[in-house]
Amino acid sequence: MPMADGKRSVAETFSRLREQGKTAFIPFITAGDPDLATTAKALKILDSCGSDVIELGVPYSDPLADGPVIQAAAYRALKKGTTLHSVLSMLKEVIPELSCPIVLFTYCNPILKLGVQNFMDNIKQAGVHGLVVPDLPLEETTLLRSEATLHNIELVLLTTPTTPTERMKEITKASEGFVYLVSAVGVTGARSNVNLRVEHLLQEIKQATDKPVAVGFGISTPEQAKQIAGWGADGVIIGSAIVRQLSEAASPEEGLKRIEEYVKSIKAAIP
Ligand SMILES: O=P(O)(O)OC[C@@H](O)[C@@H](O)c1c[nH]c2ccccc12
Repeated sequence: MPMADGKRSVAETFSRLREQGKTAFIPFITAGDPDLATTAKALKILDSCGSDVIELGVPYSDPLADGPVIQAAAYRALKKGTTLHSVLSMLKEVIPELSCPIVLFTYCNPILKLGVQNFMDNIKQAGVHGLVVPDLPLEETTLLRSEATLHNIELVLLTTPTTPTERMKEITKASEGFVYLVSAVGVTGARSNVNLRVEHLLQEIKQATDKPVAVGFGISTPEQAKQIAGWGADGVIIGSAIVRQLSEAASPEEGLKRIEEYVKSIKAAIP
């Protein structure tokens, strides 16, 4: 059932795609790079090019899980004065115009700074549906869970190739919206080959849960996206490769055009 705002939740988005035999495409961009007006336009383009869920990263000064591309994007965004508050004001305007749900991506610190309840109040008011916090260990999720549930925010948890099986099972049990399978050890950023263990990891997770599983980290080409969809992933997440389209362009306009072309090439490769 659609939520109060008339939009599908992340979980509902995935179940609908599953009925249609489709793989979700989930782009990630950093808010405020090169500025929030461009981010607003990028969100609309990503949405109209058929993104199923969009991950929006709140720029943070110490992004320990991020590689050079997203680190640099966060640095530029912070230098422009982007704050959680300004990101949420932008989202409040833009989300009503989007058809896909937004998952906000932030490290722990900004949440704790604002206070968990306040944070959830604010993101809910901005129209956000889901939340990914990469530096939040499973044991600490209880800290966010009750407020997230109260505010109808889906808390997406991550599992990695080095997560022990028993822990992976706990993570899949607690994850909402989908399970984020981090495909490689290390930091975000394009890699030349997809980790072949992902196929096996996907099978393992799928034996443990019926929840949708989306794979991210290091994916950049249509071939890689297709390979992962072929292994049975319910979604493919791409961040650095999209952030790079914006940062390598001579102007924001050109960057937006490049994003559009890039996303179309990925969409054409996955079922
Ligand atoms: O950039 P990549 O390699 O395509 O990876 C996905 C990604 O950017 C996004 O999900 C992400 C951005 N920062 C992260 C930190 C941890 C886990 C995931 C992320």
